[in-house]
Amino acid sequence: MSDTTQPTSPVGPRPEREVLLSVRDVRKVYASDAGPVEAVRNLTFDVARGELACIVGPSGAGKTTLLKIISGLLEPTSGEVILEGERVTGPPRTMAVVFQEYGRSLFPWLTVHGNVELPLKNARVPAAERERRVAAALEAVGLAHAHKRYPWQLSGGMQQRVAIARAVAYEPHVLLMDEPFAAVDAQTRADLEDLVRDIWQRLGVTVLFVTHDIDESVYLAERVIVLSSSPTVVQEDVHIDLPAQRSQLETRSTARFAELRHHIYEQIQLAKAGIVPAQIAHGVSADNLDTKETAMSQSETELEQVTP
Ligand SMILES: Nc1ncnc2c1ncn2[C@@H]1O[C@H](COP(=O)(O)OP(=O)(O)OP(=O)(O)O)[C@@H](O)[C@H]1O
Repeated sequence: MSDTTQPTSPVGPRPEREVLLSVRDVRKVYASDAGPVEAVRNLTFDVARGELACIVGPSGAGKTTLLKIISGLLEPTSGEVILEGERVTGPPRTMAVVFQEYGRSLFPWLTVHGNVELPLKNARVPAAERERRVAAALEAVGLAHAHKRYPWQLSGGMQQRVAIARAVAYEPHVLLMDEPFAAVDAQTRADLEDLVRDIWQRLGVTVLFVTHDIDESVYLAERVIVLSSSPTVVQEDVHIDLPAQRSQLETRSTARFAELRHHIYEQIQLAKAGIVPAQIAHGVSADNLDTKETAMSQSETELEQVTP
């Protein structure tokens, strides 16, 4: 196995930082016509205040299920989510979510300004304060000039900027992002990644970002939480020790970036092969060992194909 990462803490942020969000023994079993489906087996991790953490995992790993539980839209079968000391039982006031489908998350009959302002009106923020926050958020995402336009007059990337501005203007303590850039082109995606890091660094908001894209997770995060295949546990918790100042061209061409993406790629291959951490740590049966070795060699092969 690659030995390229620093040892990582078992599950959790570095000890000196205050915990903002705790996911504790979360399990989710869906009822279905074919019988119960255990989507999430046991997820436990903490996110520190001000941290930018990415969640990656194989398709169907339960990322969306996890985000719905964290955002209070879905009740876990057992376990709990604690945000700033309070158990989450519904959508928390101090949380904002940005989804992939920006087209459906904006109201077409409201202008850009109106869309960003709406949650503030709902929260009864006074008019002058609303104006200040909307202007600052639109400025932050580079859309001050477009405040009178309607969503359908904007490109996909611009619409997603509006969704980000709306979340930022709300001044959440935690910002959840569910594959927010999956539907935009590569150049726009790179710009939006830099925008998220910029906003995160300037505002100090805690960001939990779900992505399918390993490179995106390494570029964005301070930490990447790798989920196993469903029924899901935390496969690995990887500290991303890249410099805080990142640039698309330079950071992505460093040796450390390549090592980290390689390591996470391997972990996802192991997850797909059903090799979970306890088996890795405590020895595996001969059968599983075969699977593990197969997974590793497959991972190496596929890496050769994906590495530029
Ligand atoms: N309402 C449901 N009823 C039954 N099973 C479900 C339901 N929702 C999700 N599942 C199952 O739970 C597992 C996790 O699904 P989930 O959508 O959370 O994964 P995901 O990691 O977000 O997937 P993807 O990466 O493909 O978007 C899958 O096996 C899925 O089939």
